Amino acid sequence: MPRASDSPADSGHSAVRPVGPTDGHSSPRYAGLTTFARLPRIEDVPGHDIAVVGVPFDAGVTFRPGARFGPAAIRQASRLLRPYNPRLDVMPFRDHQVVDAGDLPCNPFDIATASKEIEDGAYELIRDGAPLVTLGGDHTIAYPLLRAVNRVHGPVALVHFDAHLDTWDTFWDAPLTHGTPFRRAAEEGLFLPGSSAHVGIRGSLGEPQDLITDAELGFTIVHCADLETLTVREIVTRLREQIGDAPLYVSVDIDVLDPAHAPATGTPEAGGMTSRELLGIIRGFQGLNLVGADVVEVSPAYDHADITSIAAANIAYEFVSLCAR
Ligand SMILES: N=C(N)NCCCC(=O)O
Ligand SMILES: [Zn+2]
Ligand SMILES: [Zn+2]
Repeated sequence: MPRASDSPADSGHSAVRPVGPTDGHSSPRYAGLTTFARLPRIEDVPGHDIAVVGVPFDAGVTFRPGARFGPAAIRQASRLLRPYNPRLDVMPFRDHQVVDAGDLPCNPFDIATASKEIEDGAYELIRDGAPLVTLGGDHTIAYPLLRAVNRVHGPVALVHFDAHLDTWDTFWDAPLTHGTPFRRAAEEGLFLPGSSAHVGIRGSLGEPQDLITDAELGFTIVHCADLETLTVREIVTRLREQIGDAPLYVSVDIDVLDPAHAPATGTPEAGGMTSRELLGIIRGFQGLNLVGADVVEVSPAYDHADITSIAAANIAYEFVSLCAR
């Protein structure tokens, strides 16, 4: 897939400009086919600089199912996103060809097969260096996504927003589930120990050893309770020092938010972050080398007034904005 920035538009000629979202003033925002932010589909433009893709997979969950419907719900909730991001002062859709790459095919019955399909499908979208924003799907998918990113960029600094560690070994003897993607990733050296962090951890654990094992894998933790004493700005400073100039991958499990801000998720935990705190920390990554990001675990059947899908759509928008130069 050629990058759109290889086109004359990038070199100052006006022959080929990015195709942006359908204009909400000529076609009402609620009308027409549903793509992320009403962007063009990948097949409608000659190349892309940034891709948004869905992964409708939820065979890895331990509790409530339904995240397979996350991509469709997030796209629907993204219709109100506008071209200008004032907090970051960027117009990502004007300056880059951003596309909706549709949903990756993934086997709903065989996790190992699905993982390979997700890895290969993601790799095709990023092989020329374009950043990828993925709409999940359950958290299992972070493992094949990290494998794809490693094929292009090598090991990444990983910032993982979640109520849960997701570094457990197995569930019911299954090695690849939504509670184990970062254990499998650690075993393969997919992220840089010491440069990687969990943010928003809270809730009950199986045993004290869970935290010890997790630290041995190379993660530091910003616990959700740390937000009682640390400001968003201080957390950003701490994370940026760890990340440095390494390629960065950000994975957001929507259950990092309090159930009041994100009720529609499979394993909700009380006492979570606000969407304002989460968006604030993510915006604090502006200028870093973001190569990929996901927002996962939206299970729309448990939603009310699209609260969760709207949060996820706005998180994905911030990711696209961070990729804008
Ligand atoms: N990745 C998410 N959302 N949850 C993992 C929870 C694993 C458990 O059931 O204990
Ligand atoms: Zn979680
Ligand atoms: Zn998770």
